[in-house]
Amino acid sequence: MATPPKRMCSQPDLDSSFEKRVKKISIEGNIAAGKSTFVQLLERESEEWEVIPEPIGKWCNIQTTDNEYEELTTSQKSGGNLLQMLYDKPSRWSYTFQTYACLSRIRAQLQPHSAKLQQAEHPVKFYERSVFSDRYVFASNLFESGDLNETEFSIYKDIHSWLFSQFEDKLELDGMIYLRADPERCMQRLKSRGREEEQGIPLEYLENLHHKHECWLYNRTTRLDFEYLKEIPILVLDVNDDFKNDRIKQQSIADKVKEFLSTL
Ligand SMILES: Nc1ncnc2c1ncn2[C@@H]1O[C@H](COP(=O)(O)OP(=O)(O)OP(=O)(O)O)[C@@H](O)[C@H]1O
Ligand SMILES: Nc1nc(=O)c2ncn([C@H]3C[C@H](O)[C@@H](CO)O3)c2[nH]1
Repeated sequence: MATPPKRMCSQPDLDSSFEKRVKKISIEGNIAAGKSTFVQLLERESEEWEVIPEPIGKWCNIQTTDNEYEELTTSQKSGGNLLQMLYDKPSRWSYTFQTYACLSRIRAQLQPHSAKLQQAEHPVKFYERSVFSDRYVFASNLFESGDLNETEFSIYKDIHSWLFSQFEDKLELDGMIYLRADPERCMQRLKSRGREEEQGIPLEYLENLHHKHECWLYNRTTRLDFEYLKEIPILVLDVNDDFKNDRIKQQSIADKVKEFLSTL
């Protein structure tokens, strides 16, 4: 007996109306500017706010299933730590890293909304970075430093644009928050956090990334390939000051975020 065709279980109208109601905000900023610290603060602020962290765990622990070869591959020697491989040998691993970062960010952004969020009256989802930081900050910088060659950068951009076009309605953001910190301050925080893979990063790399962020999110002079990004509202917050142990500063930051959300 032929099996009947599978029925669609989703409720498109309900899904799309909820999808439109969720405000989607990305948190942008240099390495160790304080994004994770900032989103922890946001998570405590409202039950209706949810955070999607950067998928760094995936980049530091790539799973391999292939035991066919006796000799260890570079990836196995690094224990499948793509972030380590990138920082050890950027000219070899930048292309792999950028395409994987792009894929894993899109995947993270396509995860279904949690039950808690679906019950919220004013749901807000904050993403630690976005597919756009990937392209306009990191990949662009690696191209300028020569670690991505022209062919690699072109293929990466082609993949990026195509993937974005396929999932556009789910990937579009309503706003961005730029956590602005001096590269020297980021270096100080990077050292004090002590993530092993990052300890060889020179100040110059953070200065270059800072410049990329400034052109894109502060001066808004970066040439963008996505129309809606040119007009997207951006809240710029100076995070040079220590707000980690200061309730008053934390409240002031949370108020600025609330005010920003109310304008979207
Ligand atoms: N405003 C702040 N004042 C003082 N220390 C801070 C502040 N924000 C973050 N830190 C500290 O700086 C370090 C880096 O912060 P955090 O991990 O939040 O950065 P990040 O932007 O998420 O980094 P990454 O780009 O690697 O994801 C941590 O040790 C954190 O405790
Ligand atoms: N090359 C490159 N491309 C990215 O898209 C990207 N996103 C994050 N990172 C690095 C910064 C921190 O070390 C660490 C955690 O943010 O990962 C990236 N590096």
